[in-house]
Amino acid sequence: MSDDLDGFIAGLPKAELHLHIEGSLEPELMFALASRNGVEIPFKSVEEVRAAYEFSNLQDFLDIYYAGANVLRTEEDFRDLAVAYFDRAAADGVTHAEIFFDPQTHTHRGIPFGVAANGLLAGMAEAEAKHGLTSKLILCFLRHLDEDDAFRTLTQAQPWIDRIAGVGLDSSEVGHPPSKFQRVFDAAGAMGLKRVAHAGEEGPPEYVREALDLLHIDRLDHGNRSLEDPQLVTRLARGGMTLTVCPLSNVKLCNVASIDVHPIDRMLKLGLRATVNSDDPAYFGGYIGDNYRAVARGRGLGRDAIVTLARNSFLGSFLADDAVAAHLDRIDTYCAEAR
Ligand SMILES: Nc1ncnc2[nH]cnc12
Ligand SMILES: [Zn+2]
Repeated sequence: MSDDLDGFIAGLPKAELHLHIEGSLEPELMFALASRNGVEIPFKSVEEVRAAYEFSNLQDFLDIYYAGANVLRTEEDFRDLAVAYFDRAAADGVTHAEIFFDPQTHTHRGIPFGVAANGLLAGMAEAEAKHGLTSKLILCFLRHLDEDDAFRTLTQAQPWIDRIAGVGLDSSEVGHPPSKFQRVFDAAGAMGLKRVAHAGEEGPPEYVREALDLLHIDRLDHGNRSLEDPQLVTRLARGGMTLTVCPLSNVKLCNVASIDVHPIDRMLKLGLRATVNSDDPAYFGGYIGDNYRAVARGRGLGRDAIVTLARNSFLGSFLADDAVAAHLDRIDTYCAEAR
C-alpha cells in the first residue's frame, strides 16, 4: 500500500524509450575512465564538471557531450557505462529499455564500431541476468554528418545487425532536416530495422512531417513542436504515433521555460501517445524516475495520468505483442495492489 505518489512512481513498471547511453556518463565514471585509459579531461573535479552543465540550447549541450564521450575507449568502458545505467534504471522501476548509441562519435576517434557494440551488448546481457531488465539497441546516425557517413556506419553495423533493433537520427537538428537521410533510412527499413528520429525538439513541425513521410518512422523522439500544428497533432494522434518526450531535457535545453509549463498533460489530452524519458540523464539532472516525479509535481498529474504514461511506454516499445501484454498485466497487478 502506498499513498505517496513518489513511492507509487518508483515501483510502477515502466519502459524507457529515449536514452542516449553516452548521455548517462556520470562525471564520477568519466574521471574513473579517464584515469584508467590515461585520457586528459579539461576538468579538475566532479564538481567542476557538473558546474559546466549549463546549456542555453541543444548545441551547447552537444559540444560538451561529445567531448565527454572521449574517455570511452574499450569494450569494458562501454560495458561499465551500460551496467551503471541499467542499475539506475532498475532502481527506478524500468523493466525494459530501448537505448540509443552514437557509433560515429566513436568511429571518428578511431574506436571501432564493434568495441562500442560488443561492450554495450555485454552490459545489456548483464542487466537482464541481474535485474530481469530486457533491452534493445538502436543505432543513431549523427545528422550533422553527411549521408555517406551514415551509409558507411550502416555497413560497419552489418556483423551486429541481428542484435540491433533499429536506427535513429540525433545531434544538431536545425539545418539538418530528415530529408537528408531518406535513402539511408530506406536502406535500414529494407533490412527490417525499426526507424525512429529526433524531430520537433528544436526543429519546426515540417521536420516532423518529413520524418513521417520520408523516413517512415515507427516512433517520434521528442516531437514537442508538433503542438504548433493542429493538423499534425491530429495525424499523430490518429496514427497512434508514440512520442518519446523528455521533460527535464526540454527544460535544461531551454525548449520549455520550466517544468510547470511542460506540455506533457496537454499532449495526453490531445490524444497523443506520449511517454516520459530521460534523454541524457547525467547531463540533465535526472533519470526516468526524476522525470516522472518532475512532471507529476510540476503539472499536478495524478496516478491515472502517470499510469497512462507507463502503459504508453510499453505500447510504444518494439517488444512483441505478447511481451507488451505481459508488461501491461504487471502494471495492472501493481495498481491493484497499490490501491
Ligand atoms: N536531446 C538530444 N537531441 C539531439 N541529439 C542528442 N544526442 C544526445 N541527446 C540529444
Ligand atoms: Zn535524445
